[in-house]
Amino acid sequence: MIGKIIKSQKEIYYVLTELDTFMCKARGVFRKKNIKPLVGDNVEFDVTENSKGYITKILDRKNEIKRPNIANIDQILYFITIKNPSLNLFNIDKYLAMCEHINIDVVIIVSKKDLADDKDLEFIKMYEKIGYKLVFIDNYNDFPKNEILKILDGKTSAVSGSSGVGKSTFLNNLVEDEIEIGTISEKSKRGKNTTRHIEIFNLGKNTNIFDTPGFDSFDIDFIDDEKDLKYCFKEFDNNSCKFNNCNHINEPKCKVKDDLLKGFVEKTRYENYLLLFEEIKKRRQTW
Ligand SMILES: Nc1nc2c(ncn2[C@@H]2O[C@H](COP(=O)(O)OP(=O)(O)OP(=O)(O)O)[C@@H](O)[C@H]2O)c(=O)[nH]1
Ligand SMILES: [Zn+2]
Repeated sequence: MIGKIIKSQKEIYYVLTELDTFMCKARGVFRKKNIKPLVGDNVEFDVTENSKGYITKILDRKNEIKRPNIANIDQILYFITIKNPSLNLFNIDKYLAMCEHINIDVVIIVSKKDLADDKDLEFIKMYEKIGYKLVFIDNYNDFPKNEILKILDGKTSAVSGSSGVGKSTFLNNLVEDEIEIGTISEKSKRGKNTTRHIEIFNLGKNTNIFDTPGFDSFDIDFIDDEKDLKYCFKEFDNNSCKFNNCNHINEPKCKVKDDLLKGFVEKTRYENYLLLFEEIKKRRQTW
C-alpha cells in the first residue's frame, strides 16, 4: 500500500491512506543505509495485521527541511509577531533566506495583530512589496479562516515560527483536534516548547498541514557559501552591477547599494544581509 507519514513518535510512523491510518515500523534496511523516514514522506508499506505494518520504501522526496526534519513541503506558513514575542527582523530575514535557498514558498502570517500598533503593521508590509504574501491574523477576534483555507487548498504546508507566536491556537482554529496550548510564561519556566512532536493534519483531499515545534533561531547550515546569499534576497537586482559577481558590499557601481539609497531596498533588509553574509563566511572559514 501507499500512504503518507503524518506523525512519528518513538520509531512508530503513522501512515495515512484513503482507508485508514496505519501504525508502521521501518524495516531494518533503512537503519543500515542510515535513512530515516520523515513526516511528510510518501511511503510504500506492507500491512501485517489490523492497522499495522512495515514501511518498505520511501518514495522520492520533493524537498527536505533539516530542523524540523520534514519532507515534501509545498509552502511554509511562517508566523511572526510584532509584540509578545517581539519582532526580530534578523531572524525573519534569515528564515526567509533559507526558504529561498531551498526553494520553498513562504506565506508570512503576522499573528497577534491585536497587540500591534498600526505603525508597526504598516512597516511590516514592506515584505509584501518584496513579494511575499502576508496575512494578518488575530486568533481570537479576527481569524480569516476562508482566506487561510484558500491558501492551504491542495497543498502540503508547514507551520513554523518562534515559540509563543500563536501557531497552536491557529491550528486549533483550523482543525477540530485538540492541540495543546501553553502560555509563554509557563513555557519559559519549563524552558521548552509545548509542541513536542511533528504531526500533519489532513484538511481534505491533498490538503495537509504540518505542526512543527517552535524554535527561536537556528544556524545557517544550509548556505555553505556566502556568495550564494545574494540570490536569497528576492528584491536584490543581481544582474545590473558593474561586476557581475558583485556581492553588493564594497564594490563600486553597485545596483543594490543604489537601490538602497533610493529606498527600493529596505535598510533593515540590507543590514541583515551584511550580518548574514559575515556569519556564513565565518562559519566557512572555521571549518
Ligand atoms: N493577543 C493574542 N494572543 C494570542 C493570539 N494567538 C495566540 N495567543 C496567545 O499566545 C500564547 C501562545 O500561543 P500558542 O498558540 O501556544 O503559540 P505556539 O506558537 O503554538 O507556541 P509553541 O507551541 O511554543 O511553538 C497563548 O497564551 C495564546 O493564548 C492572538 O492572535 N492574539
Ligand atoms: Zn552589487
